[in-house]
Amino acid sequence: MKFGGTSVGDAECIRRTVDILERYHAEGHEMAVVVSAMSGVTDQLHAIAAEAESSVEEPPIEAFIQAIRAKHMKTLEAVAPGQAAAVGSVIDDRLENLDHILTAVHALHELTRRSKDYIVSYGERLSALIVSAALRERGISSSALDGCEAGILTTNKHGDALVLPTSDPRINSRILPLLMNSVPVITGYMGCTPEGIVTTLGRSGSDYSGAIVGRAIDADEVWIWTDVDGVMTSDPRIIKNVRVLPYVSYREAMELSFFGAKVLHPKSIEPAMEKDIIVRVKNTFNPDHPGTIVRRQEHREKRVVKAVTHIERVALVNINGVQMIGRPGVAREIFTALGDAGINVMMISQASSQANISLIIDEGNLAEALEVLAAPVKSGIVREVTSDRNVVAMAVVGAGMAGTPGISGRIFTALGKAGVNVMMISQGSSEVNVSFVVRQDDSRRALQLLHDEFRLSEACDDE
Ligand SMILES: Nc1ncnc2c1ncn2[C@@H]1O[C@H](COP(=O)(O)OP(=O)(O)O)[C@@H](O)[C@H]1O
Ligand SMILES: N[C@@H](CC(=O)OP(=O)(O)O)C(=O)O
Repeated sequence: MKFGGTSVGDAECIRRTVDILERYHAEGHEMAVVVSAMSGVTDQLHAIAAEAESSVEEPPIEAFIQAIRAKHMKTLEAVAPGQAAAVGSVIDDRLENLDHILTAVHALHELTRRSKDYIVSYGERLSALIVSAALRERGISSSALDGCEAGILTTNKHGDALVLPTSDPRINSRILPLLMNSVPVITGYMGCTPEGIVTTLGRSGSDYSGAIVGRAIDADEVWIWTDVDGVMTSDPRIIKNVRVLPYVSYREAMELSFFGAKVLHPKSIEPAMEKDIIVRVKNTFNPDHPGTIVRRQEHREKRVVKAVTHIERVALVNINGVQMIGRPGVAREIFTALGDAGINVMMISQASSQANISLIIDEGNLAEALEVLAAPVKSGIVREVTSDRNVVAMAVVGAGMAGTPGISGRIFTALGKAGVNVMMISQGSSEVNVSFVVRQDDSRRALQLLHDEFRLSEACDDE
């Protein structure tokens, strides 16, 4: 069971989380728990690390440590008063360490990717201690383990590390024996390299940790506890009449999460899929709601389209030039340049004339992308590279779309009628999604429009 930041956000939330664990423990289930940092803490750690590096003045490290200490101690005292002294002193030791590291970052004015990972992993290292103490307070034996202690080994790609397959037997041998008579609480989001250097798995990476632990211990199911009732037909923060999807397939879940459904991390599906483990998305604040079941089987609704999602903070890159026509190796040159720079390409589309290739990348990578793409311009293969930041990528997702004619027609007719200009279109041959790019100003309207067009707020008879 993985509990997200909102599920451990304060004492009241942790009580609910522990209520849930107590209930399933009493029913005789064996559970390993993965927790995120208390909500907001990871962002604060990122911010103070950046400030420690760049600030010319004395950065507010002491004030930060005091604030983070107060938040965690107050929560600890509320959920595990009997252990406030013992666990509080572990928290103090960890914070003293964090203080030293932040001070060193400031002294050197240097924040390496390695030190940043070490710093931002503290959110989970503190929250896991508290959740574990709260379980013990209820009489359930529990210990807190960090990702490294749990056996999670990763690549050394700091900030976005991948878990190594060699982790599985390690996690299995460390966690499985604990399940018989306790409920271990493992920090999400972090692991370490085989050399023992702390890494993080990318923002929102605790879902990935949860799935990895589930795969390693051969769990029957992986439950992702969050603050909404399940995977919804669209982003509930934007679309008012969203509906919870009772079933989505692994493939659909991957597309949805990749295209912005924040409720699941894209990397969290594959580990479960490899062992056919069911993933359930459930609401900590409404635990009796059945939530969403994610499984291999495609559940084809009559209506075909299941969800519409969007991803912000992306940039459109257009690579133009007639010199590209009929010339082998142009795509290789472009993608090698981007790949070597570590730039992830989210969407690709090429005009049949071959005179244009359009890409969608993370907005944060745009400056570097333009820099590396200057080489093919210089060598004359490409005439010009233009870019646009004011765009949003969107996707219409549903396994039933495969082989069903007319879906694209409906999407683009609806958008066209409403005067929404489509700047780029892409569809993979799996036909599980149609993705496209619109102007930022049009994106919310477009999302609602498509949600209405496919009547996603209405339950399907075959659900
Ligand atoms: N299609 C979707 N279905 C459900 N939630 C979504 C979807 N798209 C975006 N979200 C957002 O994802 C949030 C849950 O993700 P996150 O904030 O990372 O939670 P946690 O802290 O539990 O990991 C929800 O509160 C919801 O606003
Ligand atoms: N705390 C980490 C990892 C995480 O998964 O958080 P959440 O479960 O709250 O999305 C982050 O903020 O990125």
